[in-house]
This record gives sequence, C-alpha cells and structure tokens, in this order.
Amino acid sequence: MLLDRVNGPADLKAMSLAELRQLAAEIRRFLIEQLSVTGGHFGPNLGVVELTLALHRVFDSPRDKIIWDVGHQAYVHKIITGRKERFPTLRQFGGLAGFPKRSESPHDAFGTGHASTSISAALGMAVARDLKGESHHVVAVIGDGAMTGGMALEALNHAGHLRKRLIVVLNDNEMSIAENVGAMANYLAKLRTDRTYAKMKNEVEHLLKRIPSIGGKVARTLERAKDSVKYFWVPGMLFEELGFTYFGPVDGHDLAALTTMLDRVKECPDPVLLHVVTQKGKGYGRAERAPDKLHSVTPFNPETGKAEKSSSSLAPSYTDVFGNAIVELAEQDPRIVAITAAMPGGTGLTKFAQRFPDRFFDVGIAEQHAATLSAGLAASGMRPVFAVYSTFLQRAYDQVIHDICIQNLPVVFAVDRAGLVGADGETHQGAFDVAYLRTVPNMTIMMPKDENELRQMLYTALQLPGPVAVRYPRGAARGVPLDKEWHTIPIGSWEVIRQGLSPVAVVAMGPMVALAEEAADRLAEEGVDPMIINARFVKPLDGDFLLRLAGEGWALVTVEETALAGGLGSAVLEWLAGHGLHGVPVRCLGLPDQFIPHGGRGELLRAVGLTAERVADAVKDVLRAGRVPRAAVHTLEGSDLRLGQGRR
Ligand SMILES: Cc1ncc(C[n+]2csc(CCOP(=O)(O)OP(=O)(O)O)c2C)c(N)n1
Ligand SMILES: CC(=O)[C@@H](O)[C@H](O)COP(=O)(O)O
Ligand SMILES: [Mg+2]
Repeated sequence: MLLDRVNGPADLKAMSLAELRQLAAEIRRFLIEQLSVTGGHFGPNLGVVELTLALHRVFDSPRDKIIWDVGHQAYVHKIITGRKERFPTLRQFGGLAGFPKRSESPHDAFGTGHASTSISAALGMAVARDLKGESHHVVAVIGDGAMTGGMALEALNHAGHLRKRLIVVLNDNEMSIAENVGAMANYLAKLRTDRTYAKMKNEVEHLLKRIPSIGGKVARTLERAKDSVKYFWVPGMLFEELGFTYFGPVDGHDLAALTTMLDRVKECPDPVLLHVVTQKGKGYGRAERAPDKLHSVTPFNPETGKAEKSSSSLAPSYTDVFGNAIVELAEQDPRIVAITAAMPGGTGLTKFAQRFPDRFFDVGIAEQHAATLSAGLAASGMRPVFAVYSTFLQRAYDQVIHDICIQNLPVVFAVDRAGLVGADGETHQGAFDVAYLRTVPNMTIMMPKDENELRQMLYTALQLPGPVAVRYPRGAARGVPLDKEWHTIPIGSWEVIRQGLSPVAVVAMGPMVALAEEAADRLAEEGVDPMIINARFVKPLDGDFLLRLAGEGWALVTVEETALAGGLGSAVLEWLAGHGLHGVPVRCLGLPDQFIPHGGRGELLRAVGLTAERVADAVKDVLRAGRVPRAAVHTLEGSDLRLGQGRR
C-alpha cells in the first residue's frame, strides 16, 4: 500500500500523479474503515482527499502554513502528516483530536473548531512573516459554509486592503452541514456554472469580430470598458473587487488540475482566492447522496451504512424534545419564529422548518446576525426562538448584551449542547454560557432536570417579557412522561426533589440532579440523608429558599456541569455573601478553570470529579465542616484535574 509509505508530506513529492491517484483511493478506504469504527466527521473529509494531497504536494508544511477552517475536514491532513496510526483513538480521551491542534503537531498551524477563523489567522501569519522578513507561504482552506461567517468577510476585507501575499482556497461543495444558504451560496453557484459564461464570452467575441468593420472595434471597446466587461467576463468579481485575484473554479477531485493551479497561485505576490469545487462525501455513495446526514457519523456498518446499535437509552434526545415542543407551541402562537445559524438538524428545527417555512430562518454560519435578527423580530412583536449550541452562542455575546438585553427584548435562546459535549473537545464544550449570560442584566437563565421540564420551560420562556436562555445538554433525556397540559414555572423557583433529614442540601442543575440522587442513594447506606434541590433557575436564584436554608443552619453542595467560575456555585456564594450569611459551609463542584479536551462524556465527568462518589464525599465533607467560623473561606475548587492522561 502506498499509504504505508506516507509518514510525512515529503513522501508525496516523489510520487507520480498516478501514484497520488492510487493514494487518494487508499485514503478514502482508510477513512471509511476507520470512521465506521470510531465515528467522526465523514462527508467533509471524503470531499477533500485530492485537495489535501495537492496542497501537501505543492506546499512545504510545516514551513508553509496551512490553516483548515472549522478543521473538521483535517483528517486527511492528519493522515498525511504522520498521524495515521493514531486514528483508532480519534476523538477519544487522550487520543487524536478531531480538529487541528497546535499541541498535536507542527503541521497544525492553527487550532480551529469554530467556523470562519482561518482567513483572519492566515492574514496574521502573513503579516508576521513579512515583518520578520521570512518567505514561506500561508494558505487558508475555507468551506463555502464557513465563508458565510462574518469573520471571513471581515478578513477578506482587511486582506484586500493590506495586499499581503496570501492564498485562500475556497472549498465549495454546496454544503454547510445542511445545504448552504444565502446570497454567497447563490453567487458561488453562478461561478461554478461559470463555464457557460466563459463559453459565451468566446462566442460573443467571435461573433463581434465577424461583423465587418465595426465588430472588431466593438469587441475592443467592450474589452476596454473595464467594469461592465470585467464584471461580465471575469468570474469571481466579488473577490476581485475585494483585492483578491480570483482563480477557478477548478475540479477539486482532479489532482493534475489542482496541482497546476496551486503551483500557479503559489507564485502570486498578492492575495489570491482559488475556487475549488468538490463533492462532500465523495467516494461513499450514501454520503454523496445524503451529505447532510453523513456530515458526521457514529460507528456504522460500512456495507449497509447502518449505524451500529449503540447502548444509548431509548429516551428521546433533549434536542428532539425541544424540536417537537416548539412546533406544538408555534401551532398555537403565530408570533413564534425560529432561527438557526446553519444548524437546522443539530438544533432540532428541521420539523419546524417543514411545518412553518415562512417562520423559519437559517442565516448561515452567522450567530451574531442571528442574535440581532432575533432582536429586530422581537422589537416588532414576534417571539423569536434562536436555537444555538452553547459554544457557538459565544460568537454573539455583544449582540446578546447590546441588541437584546439592554433593550430588554423578548428573545428566547434555546441553548443546546449545554455542558460537556465529549468528542468535539475544547472548542465545543458548552462550559461557559452560564457564566457569560449570568452577568448580563435582564437575562433569565433556566435549565431543566428532564425533558418534561424542558417543555414547560420553553412554554414559560415564551410568556416572559424579556430575554431568557433555556439550556439543555447534548444527547438522551431521562425518559420521563410528558405532561399534556402547558403550565408556567414560577420564575426563580427551585424544586425540592428529596426532602432529606441531614442538615445539608445538594443544589444541582440539569443532569446533575440525577447525579445528586445517585449520590444520595450511596449516602443512605451511611446514614446521611441530604436534601436534593433542582436549581432549575440560575438567574434569578431562589433567594427565599437560600435564606431559609442558611437561617436553619444547612450546609450546601452545589453541582453543575459548567465552569465553576461564574456558574451556579459562584452565584450561590455571591448571594450568601451579599446577604451577610458568612457562616454557611458550601462546597462547589463543577468544571475547573481548564479547557476540557475530547473524550467520552462519562470519562470527562470522572476526570473533572463530577461523579456520585465525589458528590457524596462533598456532602460528608461539608457536614463535617459544620457551622464554620465567620472567617471561613468558601471553596470554589474544581478537581486537581490531570487531563490528557488517557490513552496515548
Ligand atoms: C461558529 C460556528 N458555528 C457553527 C458551527 C457548526 N459547523 C461545523 S461544520 C459546519 C458547516 C461548515 O460548512 P463548510 O465550511 O462548507 O465545510 P464542509 O463541511 O462543507 O466541508 C458548521 C455550521 C461551527 N463549527 N462554528
Ligand atoms: C464541526 C462542528 O462544529 C459540528 O459538526 C459539530 O461537531 C456538531 O456537533 P454535534 O455532533 O453535537 O451536533
Ligand atoms: Mg461546504
């Protein structure tokens, strides 16, 4: 196998085109075999096999910098740059990351995971190169979906101004996760079919020149009439006007054409954009036919394409429960509209989009725009629900503050993937939304203990006059029955799940309520019987309840699957301190002040100390503390996390 001979990009240089074509076939087989076992981003990587080979053939990584936008399509890059043996550990704790990581390889020039960052980073590297008098190449590989992100356009604008030597490879496969949307997608479609324009140009010129005497003059005038002719004749005008020389479109599966074009753009002294047309899922029929469904896969049978039966519970996912609930609510309330930033499937809005196409908006990978679009909708009497992953909402923080909360507009944030997401690692953990939303005045934040409460929270949120975030985790809910009737949940009210006899209360949020119940079962064997509280509102806290607990001498253990700094525990400590209740023993369990890497969610929870055992220990610990002297320091410690000690 040629692939056995590839341990670095240098091994490609000596290969003939025929050998590169054979290598491409071998890499496709490798991807299908490996990802059918580990799962991962499937369609995107099948689509960039030839493009990656051509890039590493023409450029000299790691001296030349190649930045992969989003980075979910960097598996082939990792295979070529000496990491193929590690693929059985892909996205597992201590194993190969699913995105480029500078700490993983010198060939990973820049860490990615969130879309639309590559051109900015590449421009930064080009500026640094020139300031340092170096001469290497910098290449940003960005998809048509990521190109709909505002950051990408901001970077194009600046790059065209600076006119630095920079190569942008636009990987256009007509897909984001779902089909790509927006005027940019339409523009690219025109460029893709541009061959007709080019053909038309030759025919028109040929015709003009055949007209006796004036024809040639008209053709020359047309050629000279820069704008109209350039616009009409020269494809890629949008990019040309931004200061980029546009090349393409080129077939992204034709190794000869790709290497020729890359050799050509490599010589350009100014910014260039090479438009490459690829097929997402290329080489695996099911992925070619359903590139959205096979954007990422769980382990599957490569023969049948069927997902392996995972042991996951029969309970519905929180996402599906949300997706069904918002359709039911929208049936009753025509003011409800749903917004997504290029994640209709992931956020469960597919059904809503089919049922209410006029009230559904996929804005592309543009969370900032989605947030302020929602603000405009809310300011005009609609009830927008912006469904967005916790990690991606980070992109719209100023819009949340400036456009929504200052004006106290009734926007509902359906914050999905809140908590540890697992395999996608540091860039995707939903760790920070409580901290970053709790500090914003006018914001209400709630998290359900199960799917039935999620439905009622969504209903409650849509009754509120101001901004509200309903956050829920990735994956299966708890399989509880769903109330048929809608009812509102009193704002700021906590719920006693288990009364308990010992003077200690476990104040838990979301899936940590179930963990607290597990801990209580363990403690019962030792005669300890804590109260368990469902802290279903993080903002506002249930101050009356806290006052009663503190006044009656209870000790507290807070448990959350979010960053401790700024989370539920912080809120409780701030509240107690703010009310002069300094003697209450408190232990706070949650995510430590570290980025949580990829791995199974269970493994990661153990690594950060969010286990029933650790909750039980904390309860006994805080009971032992008893009424602590006023001078006591409340602990906010996470665990002494030694992440990355997993399988190498
Ligand atoms: C800021 C941000 N929002 C949403 C996502 C989720 N996401 C991951 S890949 C993807 C689509 C990317 O499309 P494209 O750039 O065309 O790459 P392709 O998958 O087609 O290769 C999206 C929306 C993300 N990674 N970052
Ligand atoms: C690369 C990217 O950002 C998305 O594909 C993300 O990995 C989807 O996450 P879920 O699998 O949780 O929908
Ligand atoms: Mg794409």
